[in-house]
Amino acid sequence: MTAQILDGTATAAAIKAELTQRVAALAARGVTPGLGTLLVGDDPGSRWYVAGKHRDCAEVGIASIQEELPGDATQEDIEAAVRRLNENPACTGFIVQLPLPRGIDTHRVLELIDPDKDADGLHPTNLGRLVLRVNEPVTSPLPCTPRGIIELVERHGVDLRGADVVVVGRGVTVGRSIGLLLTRREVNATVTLTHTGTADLAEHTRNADVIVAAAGVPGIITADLVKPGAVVVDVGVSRATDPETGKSRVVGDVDAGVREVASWVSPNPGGVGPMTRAMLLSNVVDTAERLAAS
Ligand SMILES: Nc1nc(=O)c2c([nH]1)NC[C@@H]1CN(c3ccc(C(=O)N[C@@H](CCC(=O)O)C(=O)O)cc3)C=[N+]21
Repeated sequence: MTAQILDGTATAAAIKAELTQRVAALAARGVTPGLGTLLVGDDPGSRWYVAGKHRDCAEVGIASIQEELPGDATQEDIEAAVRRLNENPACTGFIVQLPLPRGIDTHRVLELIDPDKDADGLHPTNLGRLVLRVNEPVTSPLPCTPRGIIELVERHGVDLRGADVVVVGRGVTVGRSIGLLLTRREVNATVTLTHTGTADLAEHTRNADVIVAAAGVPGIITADLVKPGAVVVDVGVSRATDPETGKSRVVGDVDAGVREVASWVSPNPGGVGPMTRAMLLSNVVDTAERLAAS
């Protein structure tokens, strides 16, 4: 048996089509959602990612507000730019592109973001709301990658309710935060968070209905770690040089052999990445809708 593919590119396109309609409905009420980005320095990779986010916005009708600062910007310069985005009424949600240059206190910058404009959903206030309001409807921005993973799986008809989920990797953007969503009453998954200090990784993953591989270790999830019929989501992003072409390419955490045992596998690229971007747009539209309703 070969696993079916959790197609992130197609699912993100479907979500963008839905968002286009919601943006049009907001426009009819005189509201235009706007995504702000703050890019510091001229790292080509970061510049490329930010450009991609603005292309996504243009596709669904979200306005773009771009702030750029040179690589030698001070803590004060960066904080002033965040305040400008907080105060700009055209900006209904924004992100500070990470990483920030060395020597900048990233936590201080991120904590300055207005939590109601936090398009990444990673502001301490919003993570705190998820912890404290576990049985209440969500009315705050959600972390994009965890939300994207859940949408990707559920939109392929896979039911996560009651599932045993093993998360590999304790990074803030995925490992630490996805359990906050999966253990809400409407999903009711049981979540195990594994990390580099886990004594026996295979013992956990072999019992999992769903594996979320977010370790950033190429190929760490091999077929012998996967229960037959399990769902495997590949979140890890490493770069490697292709020996044949000599070009740099994305390598995930999931070994190709897993496709012979799993029921569903997300490709990488083409899986979680496009979903993360779609959820960033969703957060901006959600926020604009809340604003329009208030
Ligand atoms: N404040 C902030 N928020 C972020 O969300 C954020 C950030 N900073 N800094 C950098 C990382 C990286 N990130 C990606 C999102 C989507 C793809 C993506 O769509 N990738 C494509 C292909 C990419 C390729 O082939 O290189 C895919 O997976 O199919 C990649 C990377 C968001 N980040």
